[in-house]
Amino acid sequence: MGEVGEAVCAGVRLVATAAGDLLARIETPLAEALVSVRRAQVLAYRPRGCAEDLLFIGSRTAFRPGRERMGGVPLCWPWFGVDPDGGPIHGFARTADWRLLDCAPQSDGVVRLRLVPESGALAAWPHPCTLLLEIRVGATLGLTLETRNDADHPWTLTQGLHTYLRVGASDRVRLHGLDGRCYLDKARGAPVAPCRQQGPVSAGGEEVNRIYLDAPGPLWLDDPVLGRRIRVRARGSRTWVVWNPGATEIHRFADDLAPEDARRFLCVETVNTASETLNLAPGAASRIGADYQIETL
Ligand SMILES: O=P(O)(O)OC[C@H]1O[C@H](O)[C@H](O)[C@@H](O)[C@@H]1O
Repeated sequence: MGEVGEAVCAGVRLVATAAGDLLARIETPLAEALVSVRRAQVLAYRPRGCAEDLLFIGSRTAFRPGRERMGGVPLCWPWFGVDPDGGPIHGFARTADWRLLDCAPQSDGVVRLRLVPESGALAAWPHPCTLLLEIRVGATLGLTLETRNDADHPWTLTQGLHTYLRVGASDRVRLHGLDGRCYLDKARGAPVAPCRQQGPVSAGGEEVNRIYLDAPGPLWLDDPVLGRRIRVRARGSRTWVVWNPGATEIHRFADDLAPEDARRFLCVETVNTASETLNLAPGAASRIGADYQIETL
């Protein structure tokens, strides 16, 4: 839908990049945002009056064929994390080509975009299905990923919104809402037995890589350096992943992240994985979503 450079609906303009991406620039009375249409990836979101973006983008990352940028909100689908059958980590939706289905101004100054994979983009997945990402840009950012099983048999799905929240300094922020919750520690060398969170989550120089189970949220991230609180509400999910490579593991991501980037983000990921693996019956649909709001501290 829409020609490049054209305002496809009020407040939304498409821009083609030299590297082959198609960007949607969104400006509403309430907020501005930037979306990579090709990768169905929100890259930036800033409510009016906020000095800093909600999202972090790796300082070395770039759009490349068959790759997503490291930052913003990459989609993890149709599996989250390592595929036991040897497929790419976090699935292939984030590296597939997508297109804009439609966009429409809603009430209260919200703009809604809907993105779908290009035809054939899901060919690596043997189960017929329909996938759709809805992005709502207003005083909050709302994302919903919908999957419908169009096959005549059930299949298993894990998925996630791998959100890179921008922070002033990762060792100064505190993530609340997970106190007392059980987590699986995926950091290198961590104990295999589940752990229980005590107090808020913080990220120092070491890798943090945890799957929190059965935690309905909402979560809130207090950032004294940027003077703000980010609230995250999940829909259709009670599992969260909190990830930061820390100074110890950042070198593994050198194509996309500079060493100092480890202090500039905390991934707070809304996911269905582990104990929340979904079994989709024929004709059934799954929706996972998250809403992000910035408040002044
Ligand atoms: O480098 P990526 O494939 O984007 O993955 C980055 C990270 O994503 C998640 O948060 C996982 O828990 C980590 O184990 C992984 O390293």
